[in-house]
Amino acid sequence: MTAITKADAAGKVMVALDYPSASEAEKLLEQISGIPCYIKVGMQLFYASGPSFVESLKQRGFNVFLDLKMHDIPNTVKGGAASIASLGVDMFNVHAAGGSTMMEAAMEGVHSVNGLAKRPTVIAVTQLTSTSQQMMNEEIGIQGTVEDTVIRYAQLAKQAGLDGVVASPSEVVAIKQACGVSFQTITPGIRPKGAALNDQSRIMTPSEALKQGTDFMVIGRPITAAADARAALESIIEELTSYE
Ligand SMILES: O=C(O)c1cc(=O)[nH]c(=O)n1[C@@H]1O[C@H](COP(=O)(O)O)[C@@H](O)[C@H]1O
Repeated sequence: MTAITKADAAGKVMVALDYPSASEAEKLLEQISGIPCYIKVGMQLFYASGPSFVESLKQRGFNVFLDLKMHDIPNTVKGGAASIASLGVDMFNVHAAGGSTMMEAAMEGVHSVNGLAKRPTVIAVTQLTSTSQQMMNEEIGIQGTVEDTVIRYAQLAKQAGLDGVVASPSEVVAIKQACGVSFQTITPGIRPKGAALNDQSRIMTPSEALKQGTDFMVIGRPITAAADARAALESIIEELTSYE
């Protein structure tokens, strides 16, 4: 298998800035400065620091994934998507469980915004990577395998005009088979060898995820909770550039 360059590897890593304030997030950004990775802002930071922090990331040239996982009635999601697109982010997500009309409404919201240099990539969360097979069947009450559900959601998202899905690395091959190679996969649940599982359930190492053909991998605590965040990120990039 061909190795990828350091810049390509860094561009595949989406660092999850799960922090309670912009100042905490800024400390991490300072530690990893100069490494051209993608930045993910989730609900903890967004609810605390709002659109201005996201806009400041864009002004500094970062690629930004705004992860607010919208799941509401179509009209509300359409409005939310228009507001998010207006921030100039590169990617955002909705829950596929909201259904095809809701996902189509998200796309309508994006298209309603005039003057965007480039529209954001819109992706759908399938089954959260914290969900296990047993939990999905017995607690949530969805029958069949997690992979079946993920594929069903991915096909629904594709039909609704979305660009890709969030899933675990284990489902990437099946998603690409069902929806085509250009349908993007964004995979959290990434754990370097020996890293704590935390609340994740369906996981893989960075190099294993890359071998599955994932487009982007979302990584939070293995970097943000490390004693040396920069060293942790560099070691992940090293693993990606030297995989066989
Ligand atoms: O949409 C997401 O980004 C997401 C979906 C999912 O199924 N699982 C998941 O972990 N995430 C996010 O990915 C990040 C993973 O963080 P760590 O578990 O700390 O690596 C968190 O910010 C989650 O909110």
